[in-house]
Amino acid sequence: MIATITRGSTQYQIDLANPIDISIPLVGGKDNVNAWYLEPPIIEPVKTEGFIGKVAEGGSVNFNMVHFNPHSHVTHTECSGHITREVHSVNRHLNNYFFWAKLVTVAPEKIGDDFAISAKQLEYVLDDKSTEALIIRTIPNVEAKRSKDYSNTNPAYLLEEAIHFLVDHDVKHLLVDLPSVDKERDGGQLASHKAFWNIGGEERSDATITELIYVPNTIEDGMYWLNLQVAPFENDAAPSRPVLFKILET
Ligand SMILES: N[C@@H](CC(=O)c1ccccc1NC=O)C(=O)O
Repeated sequence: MIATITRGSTQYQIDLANPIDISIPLVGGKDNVNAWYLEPPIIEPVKTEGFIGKVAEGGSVNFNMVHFNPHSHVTHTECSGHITREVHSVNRHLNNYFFWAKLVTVAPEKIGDDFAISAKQLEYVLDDKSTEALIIRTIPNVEAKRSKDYSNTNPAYLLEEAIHFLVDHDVKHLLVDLPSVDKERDGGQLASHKAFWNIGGEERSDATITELIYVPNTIEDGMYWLNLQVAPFENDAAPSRPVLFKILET
């Protein structure tokens, strides 16, 4: 199922039948990805007087409650509402769903006790071309990222200067396989989040950050067509499923 996308005078082709899902799904229990010191998510059948929402236990339907936090337990996309006094819903602010995206692989640098991505590293991988969406896969890239509990592990993050570099290059949608673009314990500064949304200046309210993605090693760095949508939650963040389509050689 080949689709043609026209950009300026150039035509690109993608195969809609070959989507590359780079989300981490939510599965109830302790093997789920986790961050921010929360208990694992729970998926459990509704039980009321004379009813159980589980067919295997005699119920007429499977009818589960799902207890989770989008920032901790699943690939999620967030808008500036994550850090502003005003309520902003990602479901309203993300209202385009297709973007040109560049996938890059970066090994965060050791900076003191931390690992972080610098502006220089992004300069190196982004070259001169701007891209609406940037997907950062960090090294080491292990399958265990899909079930890791990041709480108290001081995960890698992006330096504020790296975010300034992205904003200068008009990157509107940033996707990372980390739990945050900021340091786990930064005293509430959130410097990279603030820089990305230009808090205090002209807010970049259509910009989004997607965290906790997982890009398998079999997917090559390069340009992709990205479909990014959130589950329709009116909240600062919502579960999302970024899907890539390879640009076919023509
Ligand atoms: N680093 C912040 C905490 C933080 O960033 C955070 C806390 C809970 C849920 C999400 C968070 N950041 C997500 O990007 C702090 O130390 O206060």
